[in-house]
Amino acid sequence: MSGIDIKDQIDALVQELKLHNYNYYVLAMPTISDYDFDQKLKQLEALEKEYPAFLSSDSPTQKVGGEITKNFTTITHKWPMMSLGNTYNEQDLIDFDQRIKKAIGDNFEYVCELKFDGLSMSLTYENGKLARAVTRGDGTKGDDVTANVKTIRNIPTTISGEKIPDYFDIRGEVFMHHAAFEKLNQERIENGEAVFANPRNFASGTVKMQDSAEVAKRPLDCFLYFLYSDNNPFKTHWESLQAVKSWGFKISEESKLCPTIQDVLSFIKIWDEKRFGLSYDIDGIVIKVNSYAQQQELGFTAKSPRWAISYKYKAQEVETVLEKVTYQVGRTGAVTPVANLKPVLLAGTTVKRATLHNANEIERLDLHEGDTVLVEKGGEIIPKVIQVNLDKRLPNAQKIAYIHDCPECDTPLVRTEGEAVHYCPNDEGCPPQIVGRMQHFISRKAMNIEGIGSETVEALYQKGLLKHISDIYTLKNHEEDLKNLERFGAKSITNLIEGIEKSKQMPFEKVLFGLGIRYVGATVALKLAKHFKTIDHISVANFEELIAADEIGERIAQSVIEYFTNPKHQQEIAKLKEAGLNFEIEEKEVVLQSENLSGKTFIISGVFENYSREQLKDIIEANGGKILSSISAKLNYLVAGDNMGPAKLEKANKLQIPIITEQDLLTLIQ
Ligand SMILES: NC(=O)c1ccc[n+]([C@@H]2O[C@H](COP(=O)([O-])OP(=O)(O)OC[C@H]3O[C@@H](n4cnc5c(N)ncnc54)[C@H](O)[C@@H]3O)[C@@H](O)[C@H]2O)c1
Ligand SMILES: [Zn+2]
Repeated sequence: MSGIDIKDQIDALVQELKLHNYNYYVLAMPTISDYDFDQKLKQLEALEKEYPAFLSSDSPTQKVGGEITKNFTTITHKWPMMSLGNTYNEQDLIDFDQRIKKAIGDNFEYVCELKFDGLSMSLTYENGKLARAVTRGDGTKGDDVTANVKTIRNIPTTISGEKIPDYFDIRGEVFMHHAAFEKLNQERIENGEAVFANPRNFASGTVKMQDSAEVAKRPLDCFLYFLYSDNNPFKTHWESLQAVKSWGFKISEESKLCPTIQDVLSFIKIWDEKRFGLSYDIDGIVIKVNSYAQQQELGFTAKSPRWAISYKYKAQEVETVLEKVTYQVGRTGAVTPVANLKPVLLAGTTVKRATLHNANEIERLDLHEGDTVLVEKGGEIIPKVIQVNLDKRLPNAQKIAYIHDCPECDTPLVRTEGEAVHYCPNDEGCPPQIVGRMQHFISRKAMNIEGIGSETVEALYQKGLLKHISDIYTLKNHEEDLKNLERFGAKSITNLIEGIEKSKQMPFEKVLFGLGIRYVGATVALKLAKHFKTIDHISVANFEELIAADEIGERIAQSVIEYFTNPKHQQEIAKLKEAGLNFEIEEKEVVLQSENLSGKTFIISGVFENYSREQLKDIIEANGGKILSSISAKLNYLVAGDNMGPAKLEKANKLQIPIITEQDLLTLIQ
């Protein structure tokens, strides 16, 4: 091959890998597997080694793949956040061990740790207090996500114990447990929102959100695994792990001291099986030389330490045959295709079904009838179809055509231009929608009605006793019919009727969420309720008025308008009003404490140290001030906490509006 050919080949690989890095780190939507990515990276590394003249300093082999964003303050890491060399085979580990022995002799130990599959985080503590939390970013600089990280329960904001350096960084992995992932993703499907492909993407997307109150609702966790300090009081990594645990940090209990590479290999073998029993994802094992002095001797390459390496497990994949595609209809009418597979054993369980998400996914896979497909199981309970084995495609196999009509009620499906999901529009007559809507209404996050469960709703629907949400409130007139229900005794009936009565006390925002308006999740319902105060105001609001409310976008606004223009929905609301449900937000009566802020207007934004936004609002109103809904020239003060959206800040600066802290506000009212 000529030099020009080699250079072209290297350039092409560099460009391709940069694109994959962007897809993976910035968009959180990789288009190739980690294994294939790592193989390409190794190929590039080998070429650059052989032809060093073509190695450029911004090659993906020389740099960490992530980026910083414009949404957060940029912080330079005191100690760069590096990557780890990786391998998928044992021989490379034996070679790694040989290299280390050559450099530092035989007298050393390894620490083996699980390689948590989340996103790395650097926490800085000053005088025992969490000062900053910063993402890895490009390795040199990262995003300041302190406010979001403070919502993670297992990360202490103050620590105490022995030998705590005045200033140190501690690094770890932020991740989401499977159970939380499944639950939140399910809620997203039901609200018609895009789903996350895996817990890692969900965790990474969450940490980078602008609204910390939203972050707080998505349970994240964190294992810590590196301590950095100018005056590190410990001699080994292992010792530091035990110490940080005593200071209040969460470390993994699965880490192990391994004197030889043979011990390392058996640790890897054990966890190859055992990892499927964990409540979170790992993608491999990290092997670190224990002694700090020896770590220093070994040093670093441009991108990673020479004293550590990761062994990565290949994703668990298996081939099987697609038997048929079936379709599920959810409560909002969203139709989800499901691949029914020839049962096959994968990662310890028998897999029969896999999600296909939507029509785009079927198109992406170019799925044909009877195809042999590759199925992968990550941490999720429901596995995914990764690709089709084209060599095994049957001759004359028909392409899978997405259904035109609802599998439950035969109504032609609709799909809005540009949207991924098909819907069944027959919300009044499609059984899973009718039942799903009522099940949603009674659910814990909505009206939380005790004494009635999902199965009871289904049974009452079958008996013709429930069809609309409002029918729930007339059940008390049907005691005789209720008695005829199987396994439904007098006690159950009393509980049910009491539970229903009690639900009339639920606040307006829960009722609004319970109605199941598409895209109106619990948070959106609360924002709408606060902004418009009553259902009557919401139902007559036009598009401009809706999008003027905090966090209400065009898609939500459109959906709210569609909902309220339907006369059937209006009738339903009238009945629920008659039943005595809350359709107005309960305004706390403002007891004026002073007139110090009278005539002054405020907007509160961000996350605060001492008060919640709600409390600050009460303080302002109690002193005669008024809260505005958006920044305009009329605004007197912007009360800003951590992590305020950059757009707001820019607008306030442009209009030269004074930006004050919570302390400034307290001074104003004294
Ligand atoms: N599929 C794609 O398109 C694509 C694109 C880019 C990157 N990737 C994947 O990401 C990898 C590169 O990511 P990377 O640079 O973060 O490397 P890495 O994920 O292979 O290893 C480094 C990271 O491991 C994490 N880690 C977890 N547990 C740890 C522990 N106990 N101790 C130390 N670190 C621990 C840390 O976050 C650290 O930053 C690639 O190898 C590839 O598999 C895939
Ligand atoms: Zn239908």
